[in-house]
Amino acid sequence: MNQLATLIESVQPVESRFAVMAAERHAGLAKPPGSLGRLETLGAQLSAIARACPPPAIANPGLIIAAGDHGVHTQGVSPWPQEITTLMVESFCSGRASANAIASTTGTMVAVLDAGMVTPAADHPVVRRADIRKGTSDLRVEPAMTEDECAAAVDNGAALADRMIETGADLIALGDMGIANTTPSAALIAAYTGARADQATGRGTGIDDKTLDLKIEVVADALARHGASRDPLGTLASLGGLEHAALVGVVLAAAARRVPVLLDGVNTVAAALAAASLCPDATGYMIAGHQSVEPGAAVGLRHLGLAPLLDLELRLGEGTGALLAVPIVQSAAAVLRDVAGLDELGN
Ligand SMILES: O=C(O)c1ccc[n+]([C@@H]2O[C@H](COP(=O)([O-])O)[C@@H](O)[C@H]2O)c1
Ligand SMILES: Cc1cc2nc[nH]c2cc1C
Repeated sequence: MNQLATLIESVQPVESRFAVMAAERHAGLAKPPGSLGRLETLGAQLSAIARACPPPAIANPGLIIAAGDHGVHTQGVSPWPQEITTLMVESFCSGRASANAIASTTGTMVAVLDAGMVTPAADHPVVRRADIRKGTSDLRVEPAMTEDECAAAVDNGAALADRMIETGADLIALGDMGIANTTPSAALIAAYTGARADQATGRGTGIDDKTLDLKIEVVADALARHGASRDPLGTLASLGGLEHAALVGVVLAAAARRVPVLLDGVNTVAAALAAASLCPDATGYMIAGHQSVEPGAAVGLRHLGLAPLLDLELRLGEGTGALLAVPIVQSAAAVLRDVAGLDELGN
């Protein structure tokens, strides 16, 4: 718990004066002012994060995929068996998942955190195991985990992010894997934004109308059981998953080290809301990679004040939407670093 307080305290706000410098620099580059649109605002954000204009090049992006299982699976909210969580983690390790294929196009390093799967991950060089508990409890009827377990998962995510940044990562993309995790994500998004259960809940991997109605009821019951708590960690422990908690740690550790964080779909948005609720200054380090089809993602991004870079109608997770946005973030830094000034034309 103390470790979490220290981590939160170590996050400094981004410095907006460097964003102002970036806007001024953009205005003098060899292009009509404002013509690179949101790439310019993104470059300004990178400058504010790095406290440097131009910002450093982004040469070593990394992806952290946090995986976990969920007691609420017993409610029938997902059409898939829980074993898929562990099988997909094996696939990330063998380099054959969608996340690996997309990561390889930008040379993004991939690390996996078993934050708490029912069948733990086997030893592998890219895997870290948190060894806290094997999946959460059913959030419809009881707290998903204790606050101590939740804080331990946050610590594990932070430790993995620290290690990745120490090995040179200069951008951290978030990914998730967890059968049934769109249910805790919906509950977290509703709890942190004040949205209703039916506004935050979607079809996840693909459920029919009847199952969607059940899922909304499950989320509504979880919210009613939890009550209107304003305590960010208590909310995360009561309604979240171990992978959500681990991703909170990743966000906070990256922000503490002034490394930008690229969000993926609904599950990483739920984690980002928890991180922002624990530590409002962390929001300045977040970039929304894409707009997931899952309705809670839009609700959460709006609350965070983030506009997604891409909308490719993805709903996979694993970090795929964040990975696709990596070249855009790299380009935002490259433009500020490499484009000639208007005054240099002809020279
Ligand atoms: O990224 C998203 O927005 C997203 C939307 C729907 C599903 N998913 C992925 O699908 C799994 C959860 O879906 P479900 O239906 O089992 O709750 C989990 O592994 C997520 O990574 C991910
Ligand atoms: C096969 C499969 C792969 C996934 N990757 C992320 N969530 C997933 C869910 C399923 C079911």
